[in-house]
Amino acid sequence: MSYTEFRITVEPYSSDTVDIIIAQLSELGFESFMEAEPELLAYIQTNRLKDLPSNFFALIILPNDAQIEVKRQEILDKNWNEVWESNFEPIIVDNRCLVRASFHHDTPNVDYEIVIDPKMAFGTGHHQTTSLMISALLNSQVDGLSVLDMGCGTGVLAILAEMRGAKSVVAIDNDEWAYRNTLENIKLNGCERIKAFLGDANLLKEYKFDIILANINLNILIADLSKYANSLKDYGKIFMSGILKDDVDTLEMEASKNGLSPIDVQFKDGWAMVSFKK
Ligand SMILES: C[S@@+](CC[C@H](N)C(=O)[O-])C[C@H]1O[C@@H](n2cnc3c(N)ncnc32)[C@H](O)[C@@H]1O
Repeated sequence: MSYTEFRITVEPYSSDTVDIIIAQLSELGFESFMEAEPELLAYIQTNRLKDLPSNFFALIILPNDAQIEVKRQEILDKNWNEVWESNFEPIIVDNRCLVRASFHHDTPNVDYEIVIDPKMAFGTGHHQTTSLMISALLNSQVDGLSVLDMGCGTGVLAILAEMRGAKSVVAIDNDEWAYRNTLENIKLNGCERIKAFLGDANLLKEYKFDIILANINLNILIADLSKYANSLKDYGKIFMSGILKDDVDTLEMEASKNGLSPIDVQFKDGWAMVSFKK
């Protein structure tokens, strides 16, 4: 599988503008992003590019004063490791959860230490939405509960759920690379209660969970909400992110049609995480 990297120079560079670009590229199917001011690096599987309009960068809506310049290059499997190794710094969420790669040493002692070798999969804790979801898990009762991590990426949330005492964890991603990466990271962290699957919400059928985590994007969340709600036990909780602050009302409206009421909303740099109960 080969990926294409787009190096997007953002002028003037600001995290708000970068978030606006990331949100639009995510909707188009871009899967991984790295911020390297003044550039944003965006990655997509090369074979998915044919499904996009040829001038898709020209269609991106930017704040009035912002401009972008884009360069592209193909990243072959063999040099992908170098790309992420030079860009991935350890991160600590809420002073309690460290997410690091296996090549990071001398890291601080915290309650939870997750080792992620992300390669091409999303979920290192650097993205605001992952960090919001980690924070939500740290602040929730997870011990003894069944957890679904839908759109697991690197598996970081599933791994934290097991570390927080979940009785069973199911991790699902529809991207083969993410699924394989989750399997690797499950092994790296010695997790035994996570079962990973390649697929989407159609796998859920009649399975029921106490907690559902879904950090994907607004369109997918809305499309699959009824399946998530159906797979949530009575009084269960669902945490959703991958949405911008302005999308919260839309998501809450769709959730209420599926019998879910909001219990909390958290924001980070324009991104949002909303939790609901059944
Ligand atoms: C934003 S990433 C989140 C990864 C990780 N859970 C985190 O919080 O960092 C979204 C993930 O959802 C996956 N995904 C996208 N659409 C999906 C779908 N319909 N069903 C399952 N997974 C999906 C993508 O492949 C990607 O790995």
